[in-house]
Formats: sequence, C-alpha cells, structure tokens
Amino acid sequence: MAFLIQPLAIQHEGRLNVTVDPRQHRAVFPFLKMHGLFNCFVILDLRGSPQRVPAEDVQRICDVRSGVGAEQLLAIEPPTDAGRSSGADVFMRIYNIDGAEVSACGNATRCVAYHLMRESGHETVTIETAAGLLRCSASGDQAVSVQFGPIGTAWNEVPLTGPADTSCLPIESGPLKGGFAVSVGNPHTVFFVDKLADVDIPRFAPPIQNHPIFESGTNVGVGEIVDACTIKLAVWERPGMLTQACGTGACAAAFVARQRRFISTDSVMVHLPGGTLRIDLREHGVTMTGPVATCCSGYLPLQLS
Ligand SMILES: N[C@@H](CCC[C@H](N)C(=O)O)C(=O)O
Repeated sequence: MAFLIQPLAIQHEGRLNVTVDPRQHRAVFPFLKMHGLFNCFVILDLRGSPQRVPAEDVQRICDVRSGVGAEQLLAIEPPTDAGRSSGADVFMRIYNIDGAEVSACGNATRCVAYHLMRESGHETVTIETAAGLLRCSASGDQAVSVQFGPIGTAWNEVPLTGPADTSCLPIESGPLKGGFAVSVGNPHTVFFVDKLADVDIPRFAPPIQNHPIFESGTNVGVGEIVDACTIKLAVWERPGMLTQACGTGACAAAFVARQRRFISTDSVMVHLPGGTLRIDLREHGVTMTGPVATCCSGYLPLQLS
C-alpha cells in the first residue's frame, strides 16, 4: 500500500472526498491524522461509501512502519435511522490497532467533532457511536467538550462474565488491588496507588486486561491522587499498550475517585503523560474537555469491501 502524505496541508473546507487513482484503479480515500494529547488517530470519511475497513488494512494503516501510524482508526459514516431521528449528524466507527471494533474513544471523539465542526461551521455536533449519542461542542479555539451519559457500574454494563461487586473486583496483579470496573461506553478498571511512578504498568496491567472476569477484556487505569481536585493517571489500553492519554480512562478515573471520596470537587483535572483533561461530574453524566491537534492529511488507496 502506498501513501501520499501532505504534511500540514489541511483542507478544512468541504468533505474528505473519495476519488479514483487512475493509475491504480483503486478508490483513494483521503485521510486526516489528528491527536488528542498525543493519543493519535487516522480519520477516514466513509459517508459516501459506508463499508467496513478490513482488519489487515486497519493494522497496516495504524502501524507506524507500514502505514500512517495511529492508535485507533476512525470511520465517519452516515448515522443509523435511529441515530438520525435522535439528532445524530454522523456515526463514528472505532477500530483498535488490531482491527477490532470498540464502542468508545474519548480523545477520538474530540478530534472527529473538531473536524466536523470545522467542516460545517457550527459550534456543536452530535456523534453516534455503538455506545450511544455523544453531544460535542467547541470550547475555545482548539478544544472540544464531549458529554458522555452516566457511567455504567452494573456488572452486566461493564460487562463482566457474571455477577460481582464492580466497586471492588476480586482480582489483583502485583500492586493493582481492589479495582473498580465501570463502563464509559467501553470497559475500564481503575486502581489507585500511592505512587504511580513506582508501578511497572506493562508488567502488571496485562493480567488485569485479559482476566476472564471480563467479557471482552478491560482498559486498565492506574491513578494517583495529587490533591482534592487533581489526579495523575496512566492508562493501559486494549489491545495492549500504554497510551499518552485516554479520554474515557480519564472519565472513569475521575468518577471512581469521586465515588471513593478521594476527591471532593465535581470538576477534576486529570494529568496524563500527554497533557491534561478536565472532567466534570454531573448527575446526568460526565463531560470531558480537552485539546485537539491536526498532524497531516493524505490519501490511502484502499480496496474496501
Ligand atoms: N484512547 C481512547 C480509548 C480507545 C478504545 C480502547 N482502546 C478500548 O479498547 O476500549 C480514549 O481516549 O478514550
């Protein structure tokens, strides 16, 4: 697969349109690469030709050696009929680097929302995902807020494979004990430790991520309380990588810290290796606010089925 990459030559007016490469007789899909706190994404606009991206293509595109390099691939598609009648502007399909579809990604939602708001000239956009509708709004020049619904805490919402106390799971790995499992549209298990820097996350997180108590694995958050309104957080994400930032992980950690009364405010600053997110905890749900950035755009010749 060959790529034509145009660093920083970003066209924000109009859609990313599909054209045909006359030499290769293959559809050429424009892509945009963006990041939210260095959690980076390739975005494809498939509104004109909604189809699934095969797992091998996702893997190749996301691999920094063979492709563009990204931690998730996002396909913008038309909303479903149900989504459209509830006000959704688009459907966002989320692929992890192994090609598996997942139902939520906080940083990606901010990036796609920013791109769509630039395209429409509006200050708000509603994105449908497999986990439901996400209402997004501009928050200054280069930042976006996303409203998630209420955090799920029931065992079958996470989902676990059977009934268990999600607020104190009976599993452990080294210093990771007493995890609190929640759903932010995707599964997260949050542990708090005294000193985050002392935890060897690549060693201790995988046994939690892949524990049979989870129906489809879990993302693993390891947090340290800095003060009554601030958390330091690292997230080990499915399918097995330490990220610079995780938006849904930040929502999960702020929610769990509040439940455990480790923090006393409804507005929590979550410091991740890639930067800081503000998480507002409200009765009707959680709102995440943070920056986005555009890396480059280009063209991907793909044979989608
Ligand atoms: N980085 C994302 C989460 C992406 C999905 C995750 N890897 C999963 O498997 O659920 C975020 O910002 O939320």
